[in-house]
Amino acid sequence: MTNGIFFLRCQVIQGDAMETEFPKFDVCVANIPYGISSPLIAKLLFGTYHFRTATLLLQKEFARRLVAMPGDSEYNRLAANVRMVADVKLLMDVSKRDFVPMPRVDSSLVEIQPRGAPPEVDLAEWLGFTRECFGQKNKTLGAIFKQKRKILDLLKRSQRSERCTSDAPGTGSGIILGVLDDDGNDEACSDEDGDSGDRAAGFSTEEVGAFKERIAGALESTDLAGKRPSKMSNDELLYLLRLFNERGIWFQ
Ligand SMILES: C[S@@+](CC[C@H](N)C(=O)[O-])C[C@H]1O[C@@H](n2cnc3c(N)ncnc32)[C@H](O)[C@@H]1O
Repeated sequence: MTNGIFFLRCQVIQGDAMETEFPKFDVCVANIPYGISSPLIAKLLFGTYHFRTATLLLQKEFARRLVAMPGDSEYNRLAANVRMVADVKLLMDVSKRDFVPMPRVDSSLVEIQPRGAPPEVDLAEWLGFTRECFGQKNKTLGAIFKQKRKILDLLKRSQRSERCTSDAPGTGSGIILGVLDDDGNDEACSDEDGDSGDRAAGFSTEEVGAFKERIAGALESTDLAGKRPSKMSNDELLYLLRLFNERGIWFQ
């Protein structure tokens, strides 16, 4: 700094933020287009970058979902996944009236600080698990994991995972970009396919029954079956994921 003038080493890169490889950085400060909030945060947090802090201006409602805690009505998959790897803080709201021309939405400034140590979980597995849990976040875990279609889908994935145990878990940004998309509504998932559904999926009724027992066993071994994902801490979810994995139930 000299006489009030300071010099920044600055490199201007013109490009799509989602397509462009960022150079090494320590601090990110950005007024981003709100349409890429979710994939950009995924790129920053689940890609290959190592940075100290990111301060982002986000749409107010998105920011509220990002900082939500278990039990809050806005708590969701985005918040759970981001909290697995970072601390998130709401710094301030910024009214749309503070901009010229005035946009349609209010904004909030949020600070995201990645944790130093990587989480003690395979991220691809965690992300697959939270997708299942938060797709129906207000149902009990017991109800979510009793659904026939879900059981068949998990059986398929678990068999594939067992076949591919030598593969490195995929946590590169390529597979990660869609992972923070918010949970949907509590979609209905019917239980109606009978034995013919098992056979159509390539499994015998006995195979499906045994796998269903394994899932139920994991849930019954804790008091978590009656809990709803929207009210669960990451520690509780992680505990359940480990129980599932120990029983050969895989989510990626
Ligand atoms: C919210 S405005 C912020 C503009 C500027 N940073 C400012 O503070 O006045 C977001 C800007 O990002 C640009 N943009 C939109 N999509 C983008 C993308 N995928 N990659 C990079 N920039 C993008 C828009 O054209 C717009 O100029």
